[in-house]
Amino acid sequence: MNPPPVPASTSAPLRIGTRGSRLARWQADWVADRLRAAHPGLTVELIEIKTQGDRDRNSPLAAIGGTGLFTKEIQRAVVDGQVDVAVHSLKDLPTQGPDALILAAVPPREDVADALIAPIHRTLAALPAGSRIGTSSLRRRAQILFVRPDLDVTTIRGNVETRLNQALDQKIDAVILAWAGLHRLGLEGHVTQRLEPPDFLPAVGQGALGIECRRDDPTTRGLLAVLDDPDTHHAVVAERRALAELEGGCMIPMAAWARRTSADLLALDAVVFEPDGRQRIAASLQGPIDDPDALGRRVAEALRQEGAEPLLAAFRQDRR
Ligand SMILES: NCc1[nH]cc(CCC(=O)O)c1CC(=O)O
Repeated sequence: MNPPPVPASTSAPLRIGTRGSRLARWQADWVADRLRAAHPGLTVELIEIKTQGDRDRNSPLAAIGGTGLFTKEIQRAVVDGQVDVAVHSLKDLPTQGPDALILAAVPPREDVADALIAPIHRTLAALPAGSRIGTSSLRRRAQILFVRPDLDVTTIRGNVETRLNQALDQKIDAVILAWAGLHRLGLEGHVTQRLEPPDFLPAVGQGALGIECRRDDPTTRGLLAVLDDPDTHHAVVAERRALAELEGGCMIPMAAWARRTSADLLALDAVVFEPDGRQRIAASLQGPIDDPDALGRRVAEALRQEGAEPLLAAFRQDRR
């Protein structure tokens, strides 16, 4: 006798909106697999959505209008009801989003480190003066120039594989990428030096995923709740609050790293940089784990007291 057919799920499929890059699809697949495992019988579909950042592959990120390039269209699809869920790299998700959406889950964070791929010279210290090192991140640029003002930091764009290949094909001496993305794609074997905190600080949200749905969609919120890791969620709320307090709607070179340091304490280190790396302003504080928003505000305030505002204002003028 044949086994009885698997009963068709009575509920509608859960639709996840994702970018089409290999990293984005990997992340959305990871979320889909975990949702299927946690909710047997649930049908989960991936729906690919093109973003401005995918269409315009040549302009430097800061020049084509800053934040939200990789996320806006996907958020719109959730608001409009074309999909139920958005999966983003949290690093790419602007601190201010549509009111209709909620950050429903933040899964456990990957390693927050950055990674240098310098096939010939291997390390930042070993790169000869004038070596070309590719990144489109203002934060990475500033941190490299802070320790190696003699390097030639050049803008490169494209997905993780494209940028990695620039170094592997020796079109450029080195590139810097997030360890997390390389690891997810199984490409971490190419890394020649890890650049990690406290010496090299990650971007706000680096290594974490942000999973959004509509605020008024309790069914989806309930399904997504199993994916949330409270420690990671608290950490990224603190980092994102500090950024939100200082950015004023444009991209600023800022790094931040929050993590739980004891049963009830969260620590947050944050730094803002001058784009050429000549100056940096840092603040480190701890606060109660259950009020990450307050910790983020205090760290932003501490950065202001240390003189972050004129540095950022000068930077903002530079961009115009
Ligand atoms: N916009 C690029 C982006 N967004 C998220 C990641 C990597 C994964 C992560 O940091 O969570 C990357 C690539 C990179 O910075 O190398």
